[in-house]
Amino acid sequence: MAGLWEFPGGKVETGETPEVALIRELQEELGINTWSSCLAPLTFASHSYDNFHLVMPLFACRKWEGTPYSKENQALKWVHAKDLRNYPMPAADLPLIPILRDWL
Ligand SMILES: Nc1nc2c([nH]c(=O)n2[C@H]2C[C@H](O)[C@@H](COP(=O)(O)OP(=O)(O)OP(=O)(O)O)O2)c(=O)[nH]1
Repeated sequence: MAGLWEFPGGKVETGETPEVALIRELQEELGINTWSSCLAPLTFASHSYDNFHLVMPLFACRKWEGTPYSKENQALKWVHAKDLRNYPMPAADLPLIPILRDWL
C-alpha cells in the first residue's frame, strides 16, 4: 500500500496454500528461500477496507537461506517489534503490533 510499511507477503494465487504463497513472495520480494517447516502461524488480521474485507494470516519465519534484499525496489528495514508503531502501516496491521511485541 503506497507510502506505508508492510510485512513481506502478498495475495494467495489459485492452487496455493498460504504457506506456499508466502514462500513464493519471500523469494520474489526479498530473494530468500524458506520452507513450510520454517513458518509458524502467529495470528491473523481481519479488517474491513472501503471496498473489501481482508483476512490476512501472519507467520513468523524462523529460518531461511540467503540474505534479504529488496528485489522489487521497495524500501526494506529490519525493525524490532517494540519499534513497529513508529512506522506508518496499513490499518489492518496495527492490531498485529502488540501481538508481535508479546511473542517475539
Ligand atoms: N503483503 C502485505 N499485504 C498487506 C499488509 N497489510 C495489508 O493490509 N495488506 C493487504 C494489501 C493487499 O490487499 C493485500 C496484499 O497485497 P500485495 O500488494 O502485497 O499483494 P501482491 O504482492 O500479490 O501484489 P499484487 O498482486 O497487487 O501486485 O493485503 C501487509 O502488512 N503486508
